[in-house]
Amino acid sequence: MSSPPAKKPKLSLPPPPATDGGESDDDLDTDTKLGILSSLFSLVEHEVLLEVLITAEGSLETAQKILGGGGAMEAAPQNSKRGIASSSGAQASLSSYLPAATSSSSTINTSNTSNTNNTNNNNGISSLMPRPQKGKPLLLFKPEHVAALTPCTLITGFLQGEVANELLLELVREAQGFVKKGSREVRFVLWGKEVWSRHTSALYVRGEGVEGEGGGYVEEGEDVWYTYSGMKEQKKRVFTERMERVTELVEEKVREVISERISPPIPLEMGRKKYESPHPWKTNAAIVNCYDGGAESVGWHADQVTYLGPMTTIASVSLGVGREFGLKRQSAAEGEEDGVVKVWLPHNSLLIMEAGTQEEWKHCIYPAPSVSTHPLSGSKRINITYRYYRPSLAPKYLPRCKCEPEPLPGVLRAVMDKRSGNYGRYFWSCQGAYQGRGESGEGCGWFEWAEWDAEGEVKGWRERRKEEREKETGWGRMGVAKRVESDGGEGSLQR
Ligand SMILES: O=C(O)CCC(=O)C(=O)O
Ligand SMILES: [Fe+2]
Repeated sequence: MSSPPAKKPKLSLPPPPATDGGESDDDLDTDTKLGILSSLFSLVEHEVLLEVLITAEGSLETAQKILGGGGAMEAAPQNSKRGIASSSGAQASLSSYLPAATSSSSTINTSNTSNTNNTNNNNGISSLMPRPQKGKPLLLFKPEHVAALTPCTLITGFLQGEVANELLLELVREAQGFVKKGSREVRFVLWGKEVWSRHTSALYVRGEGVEGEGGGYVEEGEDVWYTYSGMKEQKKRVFTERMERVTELVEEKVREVISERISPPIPLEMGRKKYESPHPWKTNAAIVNCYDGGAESVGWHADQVTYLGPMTTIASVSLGVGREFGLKRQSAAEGEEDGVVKVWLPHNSLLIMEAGTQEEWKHCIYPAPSVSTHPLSGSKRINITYRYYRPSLAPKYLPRCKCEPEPLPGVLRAVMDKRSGNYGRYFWSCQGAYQGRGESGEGCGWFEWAEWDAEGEVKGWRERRKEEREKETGWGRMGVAKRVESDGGEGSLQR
């Protein structure tokens, strides 16, 4: 269901005020200032501009700085003027997928614990840090503010304008087929609580696919349906060629961000060094989300780390209508808006949720009272979250609970209570508890500390894989003399 596009404020614009300190903007009234901002940032909702103006204490100059100088917020057609784009269908070199000059990005994370209003921190942040207001989430637009206050990195103007536009158009077309069993609503149950996701989404796998697909698959006639996060069911979709080319750029950028990070986004004692993969970041699957209008949103949640592993990094590309992405610590009380941060995700931006974000924070896409219309996608926003499903964490290799008659693969979580001596330790529990199953809503109540091998993979997975293969080939059961390899090895889909 899409809400009507926001009316653009009527403009009769005075000349923009001088921003070199020559002329003050004190004598302009708020409507005029909003009109000026609106003409400069035509795709940003009126409410957002107002919020920025308030944060900037009425200063047009500061508001413009917060909004990032215009380029990042603007419609894709403006961006597409930069550089040479490939015409649709024509193969372009990877570099032609990136904007001529990389726009705003801050690839260095500072400690996210300081919420100060410093004007110049060790990151060289010279723009004003937005001030938290009591009871109101802080809205961030600038990559350096996101880097300083959250465990994420924001890169705006990520792709060359025309590439972003083409990908947006392709995925809007793809998303027409996302309707799930006649419903446009997806329900997650997390720890007994319902999270309604009023948007449509689909899981895409890269190339050959992922061992276990993060949730296993079932075949129904010609169709192969995948589940992920243990709850959703989707038909198999494979990265399109265009997605594949963009994915290579995403991987390159994520590796750069990870290597340039100075201080970890989460405390070291939580074991980032211990658990984070020593291999360069890569992705083998993505969830493509489509939000049509401001009413479509996704509630507070953290992405399940069961199949991705501890300290996973997730990269998220946003296209089309800009929306607010919420971030709050897991420990924040329900309904408590203090300490909640909103990040504005404009068209053609890349948000990297770094190691620890899924363990220590929750995220959401806020519903919006209205959205500005995007010239190409109307009221729609497309989001692609790139993940790496670890072959060692395929459901069939996971420790199992004690549920009768069929024990189920466990759910992986971390102890997040800092007062606990086990802070940062991972454990397995029954997925029935995660989904609120059983009389008590706790499943079978099974709990086990997670143990890891020297390579940082879940202990015993190779043995379990061997057993699984033996079962599949009949080697162990039937005492067949010759072992038949059942699949193409790690990372490939077992059929
Ligand atoms: O749409 C977004 O930016 C976030 C989507 C998300 O949280 C998810 O797919 O898990
Ligand atoms: Fe998520």
